[in-house]
Amino acid sequence: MSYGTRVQAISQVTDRKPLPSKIPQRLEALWATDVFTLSKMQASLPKDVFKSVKNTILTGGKLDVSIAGAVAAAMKDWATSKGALYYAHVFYPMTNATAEKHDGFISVQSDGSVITEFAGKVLVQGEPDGSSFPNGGLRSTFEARGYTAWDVTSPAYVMETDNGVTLCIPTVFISWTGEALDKKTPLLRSISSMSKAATRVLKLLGHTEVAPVNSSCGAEQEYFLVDAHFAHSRPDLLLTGRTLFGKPAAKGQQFDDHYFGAIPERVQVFMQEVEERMYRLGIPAKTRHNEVAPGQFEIAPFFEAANVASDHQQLIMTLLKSTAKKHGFVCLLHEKPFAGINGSGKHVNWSVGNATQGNLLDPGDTPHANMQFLLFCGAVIRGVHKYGPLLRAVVATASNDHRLGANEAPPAIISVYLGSQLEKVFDQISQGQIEGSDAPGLMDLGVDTLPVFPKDPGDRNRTSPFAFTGNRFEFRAVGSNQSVSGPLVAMNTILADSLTWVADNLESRMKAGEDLKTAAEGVLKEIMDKHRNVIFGGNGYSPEWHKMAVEERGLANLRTTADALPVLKADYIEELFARMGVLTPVELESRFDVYAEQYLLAIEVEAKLVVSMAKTIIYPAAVRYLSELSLAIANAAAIGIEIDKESAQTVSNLIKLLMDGVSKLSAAMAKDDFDSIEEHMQYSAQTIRPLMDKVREYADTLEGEVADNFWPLPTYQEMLFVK
Ligand SMILES: NC(=O)CC[C@H](N)C(=O)O
Repeated sequence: MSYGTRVQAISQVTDRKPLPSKIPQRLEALWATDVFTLSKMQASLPKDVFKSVKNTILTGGKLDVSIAGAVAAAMKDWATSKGALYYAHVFYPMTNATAEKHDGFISVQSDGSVITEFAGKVLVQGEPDGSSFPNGGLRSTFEARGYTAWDVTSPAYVMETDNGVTLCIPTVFISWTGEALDKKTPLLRSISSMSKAATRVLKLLGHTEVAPVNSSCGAEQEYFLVDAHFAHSRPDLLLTGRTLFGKPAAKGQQFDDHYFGAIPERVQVFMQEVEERMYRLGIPAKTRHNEVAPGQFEIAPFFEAANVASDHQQLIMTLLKSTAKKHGFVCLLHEKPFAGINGSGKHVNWSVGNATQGNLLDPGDTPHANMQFLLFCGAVIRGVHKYGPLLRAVVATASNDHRLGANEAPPAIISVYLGSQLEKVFDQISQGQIEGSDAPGLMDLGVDTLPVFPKDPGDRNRTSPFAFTGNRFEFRAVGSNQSVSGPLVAMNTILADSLTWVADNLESRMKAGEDLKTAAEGVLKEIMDKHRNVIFGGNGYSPEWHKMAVEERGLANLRTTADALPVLKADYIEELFARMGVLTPVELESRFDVYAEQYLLAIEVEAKLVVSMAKTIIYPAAVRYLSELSLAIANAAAIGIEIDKESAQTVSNLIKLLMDGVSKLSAAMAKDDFDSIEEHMQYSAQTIRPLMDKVREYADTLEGEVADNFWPLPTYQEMLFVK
C-alpha cells in the first residue's frame, strides 16, 4: 500500500474495458436448462415414480424412499450428459453461507474398471462432518457426525463454472442426534406449521377444499461493486467487507443522481451475465437498477415459494460474487461498506397463499368486505406486535447494526405500516363498526395526451421496517448479507401462532353461538384492542416517534445486536418455537450461541484491523508527511522565510490523538474476563465499537490534512466514482 499503488490502481481502472457483451439467447431457450425440473423428471422417470415425487413436491406428502434409486439414476444420467463428474449435497449452515461437499460419481469395479454410479441412498442422505460448522455447542469435535438429507421440494441443478460441472442437490443438515444444524430445516418446519394453522382458519371460513398453504418470498438484493484494483488495495474491504477508514468524498449521493440512472456499461455487461446464469438455474431475475449510493445496485427476482426462494437467494449471492470477479469487480454484500451513504438491504417481500384460495394477503378492491384478508392481515399485525423483538433479533448482525436507522433503512423499532386505506379500515374495526374503504382513486395528470391512471390505495414508507405494499408485507430491516431463512422462519412462525389463536378464538365464539361474521369481527376487534400500538404510518426516523414508541406504545428499541440477540433466549420465544414445532429449546439456544459468537468475532476482527491499519498504514503516511512539512519549515527558516506552522501542528496533534486512540482500543481489546456472552457482547457494542469509531475519526481527519501524494489507501472518491 502506497501512493504509487494507488495511482497505479486508478490508471488500471481507467483503462478497463467492459467484457464483450454476448447477445443473450432467447429466454425460453435459457430458462432452467441447468435444473432437473419436473418436466425433465417426467421425461426420464417411470410413471409411478414421477407421480410419487411430484406428489411430495406439490402437496408436501412424505418422500417415498423406495423411489430414490430411480430418481438418482435419472438425475445422474442428466447431470453426466451435461458434463458433471461430481455431485454435491448443498446445505446452509448457520453462517449465512452455502456449504457443499463434493463426491465423485466414480465407482471402481472388481476388475479395476470404473463406471459412474449414483445410488438412491446417497441421493437421499449424505454424511459431512457436523462439528466443523458453527453449531452452538450442539456438537463437539469428538461427536462429529452430521447428516445431509435431500430436500425434494427444491430442485437439483448443475452448477457450471469455468472449473467444471457439479450436480447440486439442496439438502437439510442435521446432527447425529437429530437437531437442525442449518437454516433450511427450521424453514421447512415453519412452513408446515403455518400451513396447518392457515388451513384451520380457511376451513372455519367455510372453504371445503384447501390446498397446502405456503409462504412466498421475493428478496430485493442490494450490493456495491468496487473495482478489484481498489478493493485489493484496501485490507479492510478484503477482510471485513467494509471500509474501516475513509473520509467521505465532497460528493456523495446528495444529488440523487445515481438512483435509477443509466447503468454503467461495464456493470450492465456484468448484470447480464448474472441474469443469464440465473435464468439457466431457473431463478426468475426480474428487476435491475442503480441504487441510491454511487457504486450501488440492486437485483430482484420475481417471488417464489419461500424454500426455493431462499435457496435461490443463496445462489444469487454466490453468482454476484463470482461473476463480479470475472468482470474485474469485487461485489460487496456488506450492509454498510461506506460510511455516510446508503447501506444495502435485502427487503424481503413475503406473503402466504395456496393453490385453492390464492394470495391470502390480497385485499382486493374492497378490503373492508374481505373478511378472509382482514383475518390474515390482522394475524400478521398481532404477530408483529407480540414478537417484534424476535423480528429485530433475526436481522441482528454486527454489520446490519451500521445500517439500521438511516439512509432509507428502517430503525430498530419494529412497527407495521399499513398505508392509509387499510389503516382506516383497521381503525373502523377498533371502533367496532366496519363501514367501508377508500376507493383506490384515479390520478389525472392534467396532460391531455396522458390517460387518467389508477392510484394505489396507500403510499410507500421507506422508514418502516414492516410495510404492507398492496398484496404482501415488505420486511425492510433484513440485511444484504443475510440468509433470508431466519426472517422467513420468524414471519412464518409468528403467523402460525397468530392463526392458531385466530382459529381457537373463532371456534370458541362460534361454539358460544356467534355466527361466522360476528365471530370474525369480534376476533378482529380483539386484535386491534390489544395490538393497534404496533401500527405506525409516520416518519420512523423522527425522535418523537422513538420516544412515543417506547414510552407510550411500549415497543422495544433494541439498538444493537447485543441488545437484540438475547431475545432468542427469552422464555416466551422459546415457548413459541417449541409450541409451533419449529425449533426445540436446544436448537434455539444453539442459534443464539452461534450468532452471538459471530457478532463477537466480527467486531474482534475489525478491531484488530483498525489497530493494524492505523499503526502500519495511516501513521507512517502521516509521519512522513509531517517530516516533509517540518523539513520545509526548517529549510524556509534557514533562508529567513517563515512558513505557517499550523498545518504541521494540526497533523502532529492528530497523529498523537490517533495513536492514543489505538492504545486505548488495544488495551480495551485485551479484556477477556466476562461473566457471560451477553456481557461480552455489550462490551463489544458499548466499549470496543466507540473506541474504533474514535480511531477512525482521527484517521479520517488526517486524510483531509495529509497531502494527497502521501495517502496510501484508495479514497472514497476513487472507489465510488472512478469507473
Ligand atoms: N431505495 C431504497 O429502498 C433504499 C433502501 C436502503 N438501501 C436500505 O438499506 O434498505
